[in-house]
Amino acid sequence: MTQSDISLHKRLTIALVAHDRRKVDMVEWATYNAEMLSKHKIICTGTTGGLIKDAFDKKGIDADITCVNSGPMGGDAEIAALVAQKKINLAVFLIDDLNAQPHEADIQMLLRQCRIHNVPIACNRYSADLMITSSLWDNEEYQPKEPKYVYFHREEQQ
Ligand SMILES: O=C(CO)COP(=O)(O)O
Repeated sequence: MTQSDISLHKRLTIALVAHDRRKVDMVEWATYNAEMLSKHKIICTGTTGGLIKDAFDKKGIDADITCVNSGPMGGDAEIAALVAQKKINLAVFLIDDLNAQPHEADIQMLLRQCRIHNVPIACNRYSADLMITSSLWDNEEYQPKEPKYVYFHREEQQ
């Protein structure tokens, strides 16, 4: 079975973001999943989106890709705002964990908003593959549980 055999019925809005030294991985991942991604709405930070568009053009794949600003210029913040507005279903964020970024605050904002708003976020390709092929997207009975921010009282568990 190939990735393109696993097609979701639900149309998702997927955010794709990668730091410079993770862009090779992102373009490879997106190209591998190009047919599947072309069925969804894609939102990218500027440079990541431009590279994915070029890769899809080379494969003759037409996809709905919107680019916001480049990450250091506010792109992560724009995507975080879309997450807070419940406009993103899934995010793939390939972070350069080996080098400091000038916009670390915005990176943390995007990660935090995904956690708060219960948006699945994959930070490596394996997670991205698992998330994008999950049958839960099309399961009408499945209701994601929102995160609870409460104290754990041991005595109540007995
Ligand atoms: O910096 C980024 C994510 O934090 C990515 O931005 P670009 O896709 O514009 O390089």
